[in-house]
Amino acid sequence: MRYIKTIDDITKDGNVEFGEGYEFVERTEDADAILMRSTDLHGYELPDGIRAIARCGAGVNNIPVEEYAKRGVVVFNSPGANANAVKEIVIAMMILSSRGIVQSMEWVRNNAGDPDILVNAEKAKKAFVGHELKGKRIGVIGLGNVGSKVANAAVSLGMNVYGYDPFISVEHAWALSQDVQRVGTLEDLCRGCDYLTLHVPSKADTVGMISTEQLDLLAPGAVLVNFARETIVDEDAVDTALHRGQLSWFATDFATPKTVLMPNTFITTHSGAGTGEAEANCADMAISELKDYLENGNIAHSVNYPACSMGKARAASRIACLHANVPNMIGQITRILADDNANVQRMVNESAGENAYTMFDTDEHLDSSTIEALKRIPAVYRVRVIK
Ligand SMILES: NC(=O)C1=CN([C@@H]2O[C@H](COP(=O)(O)OP(=O)(O)OC[C@H]3O[C@@H](n4cnc5c(N)ncnc54)[C@H](O)[C@@H]3O)[C@@H](O)[C@H]2O)C=CC1
Ligand SMILES: O=C(O)C(=O)COP(=O)(O)O
Repeated sequence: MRYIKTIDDITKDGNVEFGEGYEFVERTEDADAILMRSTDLHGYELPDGIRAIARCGAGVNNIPVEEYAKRGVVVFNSPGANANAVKEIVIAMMILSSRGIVQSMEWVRNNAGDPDILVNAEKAKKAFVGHELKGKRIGVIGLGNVGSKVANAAVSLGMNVYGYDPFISVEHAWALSQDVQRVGTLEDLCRGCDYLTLHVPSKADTVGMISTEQLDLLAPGAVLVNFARETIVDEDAVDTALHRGQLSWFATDFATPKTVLMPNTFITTHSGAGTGEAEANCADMAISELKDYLENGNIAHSVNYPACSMGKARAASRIACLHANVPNMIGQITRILADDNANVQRMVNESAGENAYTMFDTDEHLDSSTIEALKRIPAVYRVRVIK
């Protein structure tokens, strides 16, 4: 039996299925792995028994991924699984910021008792005249799973679309409409934009990336949409730009003590991924990642360890070593296996950044003294006897 601790409501209806051989536990101390969403794990006391964490969703700034890597904990996310949901709400925010829809609905609600409301609405409506997205210039920062979809949707709405992403993946570059014009600098992207939308992760080079300098380059009265993370924008600069009219609207998914006091805002409850479809997609992907890791040692979509697969564990024994990406690891591991006279059927070694993963199948079970010797290799963080 394997034990899973869930943190956060993974789906609205509470449906989360791991299937046979798995049980949910209340206490993290009793779990092998964690399935979670947005809870902040910085400062969380993670028990040593936890081998893996799957974040149902994209952003992992709520998880100390490098610290966990050094403890031999593999962190997964579910790339792309909620991207369509975010794309749709971002487009909705752009339309809300352009058409006086909310204000017009408010007028109707406030005049509900007027017997001549139908006639008076005809007079009131000029206050809610907006403008169309078609023909406007939009800048998209970050052309990953969400940004590439937003950019393509904006193209299909007839907008002039500019994208900025110095680290774009080949996969996302392929997925991008040819009508999206790629720009080499953040400043060139911002210049003259009527809409600016943010789709980058929160990390050292993106925190505060939208500040006065960037906002001043936008077209006067531009709309800023932030469904990425609250940290990406300098909130004081946004507040000033709204007061000055440099920004006409700020649509954000993050209700911070500062954003809630700003004028001309549409603020949602971190609901970008809030659809049944996105929740189900994220949960499905995260659960299958966890199961393949716990049962076979395979890693897909980890944010702190390399991808690695040897298929189903069919040999007598499968061992995985999580270790630092330093020289001579394979040499040290194979020397210990040779001392045990172990016959290795297959072995893979992959690395990503500071961390690496070595997994092998052997014809027979290894002695416990061999496992202990593997654990004693200085740069080894964890050894898992998968089978
Ligand atoms: N509001 C919500 O509910 C949701 C918010 N998000 C947020 O949106 C972010 C993006 O999500 P995805 O598109 O799924 O992630 P992704 O990883 O597919 O795409 C992120 C893109 O940002 C680019 N990037 C990284 N650093 C950059 C920089 N300095 N300048 C420009 N581009 C840079 C990367 O190259 C990548 O293409 C997530 O990290 C998360 O913070 C994601 C999903 C739901
Ligand atoms: O996927 C992301 O990065 C999100 O921000 C979604 O967060 P959530 O899972 O809805 O709490």
